[in-house]
Amino acid sequence: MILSLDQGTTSSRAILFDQEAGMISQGQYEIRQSFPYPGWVEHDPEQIWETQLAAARDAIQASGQPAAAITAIGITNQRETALIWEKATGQPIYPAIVWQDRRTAQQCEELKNRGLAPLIARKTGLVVDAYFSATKLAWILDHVDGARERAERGELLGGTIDSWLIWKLTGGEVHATDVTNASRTMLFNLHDREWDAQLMEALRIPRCILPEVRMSGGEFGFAESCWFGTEIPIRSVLGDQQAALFGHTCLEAGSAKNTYGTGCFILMNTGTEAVTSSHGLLTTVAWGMGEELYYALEGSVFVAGAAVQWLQEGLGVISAPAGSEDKAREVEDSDGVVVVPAFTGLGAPYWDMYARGAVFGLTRGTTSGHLVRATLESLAFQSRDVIGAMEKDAGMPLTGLRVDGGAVRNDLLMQFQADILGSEVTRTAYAETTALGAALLAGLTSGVWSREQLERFNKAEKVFSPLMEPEERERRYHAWQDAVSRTMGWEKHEGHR
Ligand SMILES: Nc1ncnc2c1ncn2[C@@H]1O[C@H](COP(=O)(O)OP(=O)(O)O)[C@@H](O)[C@H]1O
Ligand SMILES: O=P(O)(O)OC[C@H](O)CO
Repeated sequence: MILSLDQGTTSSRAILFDQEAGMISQGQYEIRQSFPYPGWVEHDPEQIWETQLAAARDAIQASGQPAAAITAIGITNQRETALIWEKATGQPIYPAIVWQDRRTAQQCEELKNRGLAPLIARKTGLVVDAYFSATKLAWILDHVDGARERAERGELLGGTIDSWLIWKLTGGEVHATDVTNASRTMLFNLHDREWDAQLMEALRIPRCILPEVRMSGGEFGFAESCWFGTEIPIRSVLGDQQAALFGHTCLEAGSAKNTYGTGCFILMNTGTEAVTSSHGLLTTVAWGMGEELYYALEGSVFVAGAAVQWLQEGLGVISAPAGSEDKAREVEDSDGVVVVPAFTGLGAPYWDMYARGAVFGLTRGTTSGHLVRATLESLAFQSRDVIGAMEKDAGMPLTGLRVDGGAVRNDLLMQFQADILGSEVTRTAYAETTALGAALLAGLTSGVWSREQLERFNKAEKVFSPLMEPEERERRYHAWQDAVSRTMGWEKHEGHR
């Protein structure tokens, strides 16, 4: 058996997989979200650890098998979220600052004003943004009494959630992270494959608080026997979006996955080449295996499933997200209605924080069915925007899209996604793709299965093939792009709000 620990933004999950990568049992606990001030988001590191441990114990107990039957542990986690703890006691000195937290936006503006953005982009593949870990770590060092001095004296350790879990599991033996998590900090040099001295200095992060960077499939020590009654080796660690890419077995360059949750996270494998984006996408490490690093291009859509929630909570035209499909089927098509859900601006490839949402093409005949249908279509249009940018950056066409996340249960949306992309969309039978990815990599690293075997673990539940005529596709997509261009810069105009 392989034990996968999936520490996400809203919950800690643990899943046990058998020899055929089938799920045996699972455990799950929600974690508390704290919003102390507008734009701030924090998690309690102790609660993260306790819920993760409890979830793992629940999964083992529910399996009816002894922990000794577990060959390896794989860890996957919410990325970028950062924390600092005391080396001697293991006490966190401040809550974990979550990836969504915007408190360091000003520090990021200053980095840009100092002209550091091109250097950071070249070295790390990232845009300068409060999303990433570095400014969060610096914020803790600057705002907790004495923290900077203590860090310089070597009394503190820091890192992302994976390094916290590894440190706890190994009883303080191992302070390590993997290349995927490191690549989300804004401190990791993608080309030298190590923490970058110039960036650590510019961002004021002492080297001694940072974990050692290891390959995603590798040795991360042993979970101590006090936790599960026996020692278990930790053999894979990777960020959750990368784990989903691996879980979809997008192992070849050109393969891509899209996770349709609140937002959409799209990653395309670009092989052993770190492709630099000219369209505002991020370059990130997909995983490190053996001696090799594999890279991905990543783009996010801010508002995806959240637009469906808006239909329910804001407009009241559906009573639950699942009802959006039936509602949309009440009409034959969107009848020229285009919804641009730029509620918080637009991400890749537009990057316009002043854009705001709009509905176009309303007529006297427009019904709530048309609005719902057009809103669902906006998830697919936005995904095509990102995927189109990826194809241009990577210089290779998409070889099919694998999908997961809450909204993929919507057949109408999936069919429209295939139609508007002009390529197949594959929904896999197994919903927990993230946990599966960490398990597959742990199993691969510990010799449970081979690279060739992995492919067969990812069974397609349904493949959506494009049915739309190419001319129609381009006409519809053109209308979408036209609509987007009309939403841009809205908030900048005086008197518009
Ligand atoms: N049948 C559906 N059709 C469209 N959207 C859906 C459907 N079911 C769920 N969603 C959307 O999916 C999102 C939840 O997916 P999930 O993967 O759990 O998200 P997250 O991990 O971001 O919390 C919600 O925003 C919801 O509106
Ligand atoms: O925990 P999730 O699934 O919301 O994913 C969070 C991402 O890793 C943030 O970059």
